[in-house]
Amino acid sequence: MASIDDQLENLASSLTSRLPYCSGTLDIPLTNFVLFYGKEQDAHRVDLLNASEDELKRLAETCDVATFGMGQESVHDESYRKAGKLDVTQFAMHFDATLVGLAETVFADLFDGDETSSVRAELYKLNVYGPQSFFKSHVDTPRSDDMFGSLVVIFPTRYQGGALVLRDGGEAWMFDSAETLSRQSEKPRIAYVAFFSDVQHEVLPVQSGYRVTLTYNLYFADASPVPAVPVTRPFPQAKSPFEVELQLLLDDPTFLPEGGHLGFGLSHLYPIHANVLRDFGPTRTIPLAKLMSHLKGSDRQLRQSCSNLSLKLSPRVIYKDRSEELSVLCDHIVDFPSDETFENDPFWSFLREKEGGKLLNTPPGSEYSGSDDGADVTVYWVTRPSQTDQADCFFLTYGNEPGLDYTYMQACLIVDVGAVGKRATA
Ligand SMILES: O=C(O)CCC(=O)C(=O)O
Ligand SMILES: [Fe+2]
Repeated sequence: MASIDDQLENLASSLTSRLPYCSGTLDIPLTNFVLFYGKEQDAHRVDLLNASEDELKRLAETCDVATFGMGQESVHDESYRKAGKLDVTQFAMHFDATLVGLAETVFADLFDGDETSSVRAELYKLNVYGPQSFFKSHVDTPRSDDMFGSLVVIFPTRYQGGALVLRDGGEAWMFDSAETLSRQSEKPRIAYVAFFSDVQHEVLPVQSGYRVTLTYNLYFADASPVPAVPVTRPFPQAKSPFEVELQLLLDDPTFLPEGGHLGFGLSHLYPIHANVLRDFGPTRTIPLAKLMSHLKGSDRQLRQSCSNLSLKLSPRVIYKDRSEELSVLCDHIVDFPSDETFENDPFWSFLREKEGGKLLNTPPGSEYSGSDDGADVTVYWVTRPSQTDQADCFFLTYGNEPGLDYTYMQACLIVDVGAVGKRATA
């Protein structure tokens, strides 16, 4: 008979990590390569399909230096980012990622053809990476809790280098647009890459020439009944390996015979409005509720499988009391009072008594088989969540712009499994 640890490990390995990005090339009409740009009265026109070195140099010289965000500040530091930028008021193109169907295509690709929501692409900047330009590793700053990703469109100007490297969960991928665009093609094309914004990425130095890009922020929008542009969707998989594995466990009478709770650390980070910390009202459960419709990658796969198997899935935040090595599970983001509160009353007991938190008997990171003494809930961790506590629940990293009102939150998902014979909980 397999032990619970073996069963959980098997389940964890079936939760395949999904690509956090998609890339490719797209034919677009000739008129879509023309860029108009300038500041004040002075305007220029350049065809990015046949642009000369001089034309691109002039474009690069018109650009402002691109800054990046460090916490709340906008920083210009050429050891971190060397590139030029134009704001949307300083250029115009007929090219539109939504009109050519690109926004829908990357959405279908990133979300496996999920039709429960759709995408809104917002043009953000034009960037020019001239010789020796680059952008070191960063995550993109969330601009709202609906934002899930970024789309970069790269025009076929002459350049070498400037590949985009993405890193997630110990893996790395490279999209070399210069190499992709230099391959023979009958029709003029652009290259594109779209990725979840919380994925670390960097632009390697451009060796020669000018790499010209448009960047878009990608947001969840309500699903439209009829797509504006017909797109080919990848065929959705009937059943994921994870769902098959979970179904097998549910059918196994030795697996949690009395029922129980399975815990999953999220594989992505999700934006949250920073103001939520100051809000003492019941709205503090909203960010976690919203999270459920904004899941990405394998987190979304988990939601799909639980829905198919009628298992209740709930988003939770884990707070760790470092001094006592205890963890508490909360159904909302906690707005902590000043430190004095914890002088008499330990942190974990404040969460439990005042915030309705549940004391965990198995802090994530320890063995599954803890004792139940005094704990409110036992969670069997399938994938370990990152540990969160008062100090580092919210964090800011190097972003592509200063942190506005949004930051990334860390959370976990708890699946309720019923006893043998009545496994369904939803
Ligand atoms: O140009 C690219 O490929 C990525 C640019 C980027 O990461 C950004 O503008 O935030
Ligand atoms: Fe970025």
